[in-house]
Amino acid sequence: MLNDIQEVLYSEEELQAKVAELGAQLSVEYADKNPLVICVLKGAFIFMSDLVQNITVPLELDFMAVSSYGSSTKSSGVVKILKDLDVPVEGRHVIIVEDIIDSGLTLSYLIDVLERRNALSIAVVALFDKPKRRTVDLEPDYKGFTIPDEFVVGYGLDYAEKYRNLPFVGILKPEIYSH
Ligand SMILES: O=P(O)(O)OC[C@H]1O[C@H](OP(=O)(O)OP(=O)(O)O)[C@H](O)[C@@H]1O
Ligand code: HPA
Ligand SMILES: [Mg+2]
Repeated sequence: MLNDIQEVLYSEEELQAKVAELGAQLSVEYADKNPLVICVLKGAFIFMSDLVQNITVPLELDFMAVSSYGSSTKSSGVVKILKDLDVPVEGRHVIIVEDIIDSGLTLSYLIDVLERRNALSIAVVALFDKPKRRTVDLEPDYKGFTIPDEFVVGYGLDYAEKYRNLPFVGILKPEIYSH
């Protein structure tokens, strides 16, 4: 598995430091708002887990599973809801937790769904932002790192369901997906 990594972009320590920073920021801005923190499965599961442990104010959480990549490094353009939320978002302050914003299609779809369900406010926290690949106009409200136009894996992020369990984030060798 390690042989498939071209370069480590962020170490475990760097990721933890950034997640702590984001958690501290959200703790200030969401004090007394009892936000509903939504994890976008599967990619965001590790980030979500670390992030909520760094938020010191009351919150509730829920999970939604969506997929558009399959076993490709390019978005299919079709976002499928594989698992919906368990609770209504109407009247709630919602925080969407994403591992990465690439084309932006997943998030623009999700934001649209949650707006139509009458969320009171919607904010996006994304650990990684790959602005070069954006096809829709979208910026996260809270962001970890801006990354180059490379396919990255680890810390929840996969290629064809592999590499999610790496504790760091690295660039996948192009030869892994280019044949
Ligand atoms: O901005 P976009 O181009 O839409 O890409 C970002 C989305 O793609 C990945 O999910 P994926 O569809 O691979 O599902 P997964 O989280 O289960 O890996 C990632 O976790 C984001 O949710
Ligand atoms: O760079 C990426 N890595 C893993 N999953 C992704 N989904 C969109 N972009 C990426
Ligand atoms: Mg994926």
